[in-house]
Amino acid sequence: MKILVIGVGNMGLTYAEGMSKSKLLKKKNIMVLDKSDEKLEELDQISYFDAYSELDECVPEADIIFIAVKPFHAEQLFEKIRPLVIPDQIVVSIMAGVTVDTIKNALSIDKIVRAMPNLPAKVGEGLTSYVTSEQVSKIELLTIENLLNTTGTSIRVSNENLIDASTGISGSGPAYVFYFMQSMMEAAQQMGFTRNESKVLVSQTFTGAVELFNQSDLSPNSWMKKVASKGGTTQAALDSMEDNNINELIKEAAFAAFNRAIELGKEH
Ligand SMILES: NC(=O)C1=CN([C@@H]2O[C@H](COP(=O)(O)OP(=O)(O)OC[C@H]3O[C@@H](n4cnc5c(N)ncnc54)[C@H](O)[C@@H]3O)[C@@H](O)[C@H]2O)C=CC1
Ligand SMILES: O=C(O)[C@@H]1CCC=N1
Repeated sequence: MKILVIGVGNMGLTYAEGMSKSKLLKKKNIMVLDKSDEKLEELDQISYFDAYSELDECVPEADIIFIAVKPFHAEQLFEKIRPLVIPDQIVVSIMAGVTVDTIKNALSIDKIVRAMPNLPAKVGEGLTSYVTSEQVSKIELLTIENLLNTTGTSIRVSNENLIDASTGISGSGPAYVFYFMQSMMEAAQQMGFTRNESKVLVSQTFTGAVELFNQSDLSPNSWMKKVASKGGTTQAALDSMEDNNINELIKEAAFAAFNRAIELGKEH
């Protein structure tokens, strides 16, 4: 089995690296292609990929083609690969918003997987949600799932609306966590800690809280109550968040990402 990854930026490279560790693939069975010369030079240093700059040299060789370019580059790329793809190939797109039907129509092939990963895939802690067209067989589905799981875990969802929804939660979500971390680090520094001390304080607080959450069945609300003593410091912070409607604002932000994913689908 041969895999081709087109667009070897943040996510494309992460997938190529993750899949290179998969037992499903023999060495040198991952081809990567990017249009940036700088990127190709970097890729040439990585011995376990074959790097390409010309689509006609690698697209026909692939069994599975991962597309990891930005959504606004999709149309241009589709035009170029349409004459090169064959009906048996499976296309896995991780582009935000770009729908299965758009890909089917643009490439005239039927076996499409639309996936939404997230950046922690870089450290094997990613979450990928995915949906497939009905032409993808059960065995092919299993192969795809195994490949996606090389970067973390995956969930198969029943419709594309849930891919757009997971874009708003898990796809963009790491940025919300970093936003919160940034604010807490800024507060720590304003209170007198150095940047490094702030980093340790905040990072370990996140790691510890997530670990507690993962090791129990308790909801975040229940854990909040365990931290907050009546009339104490945590309650003062939580009251301030409530007064400022932070809960609603976070939900509004997640919906903004969800809606933007839907919009992107209409644009491309
Ligand atoms: N960064 C993230 O956290 C996530 C990104 N995504 C999706 O992944 C896709 C890629 O995002 P990033 O990796 O962040 O972008 P990126 O900008 O890091 O990488 C895109 C790569 O595609 C290459 N490229 C553009 N047009 C090309 C073409 N016609 N042929 C070959 N290569 C081409 C660029 O040179 C670049 O190296 C996007 O569609 C995004 O929606 C999905 C989930 C999370
Ligand atoms: O911001 C974006 O559009 C992409 C999709 C999810 C994360 N990054």
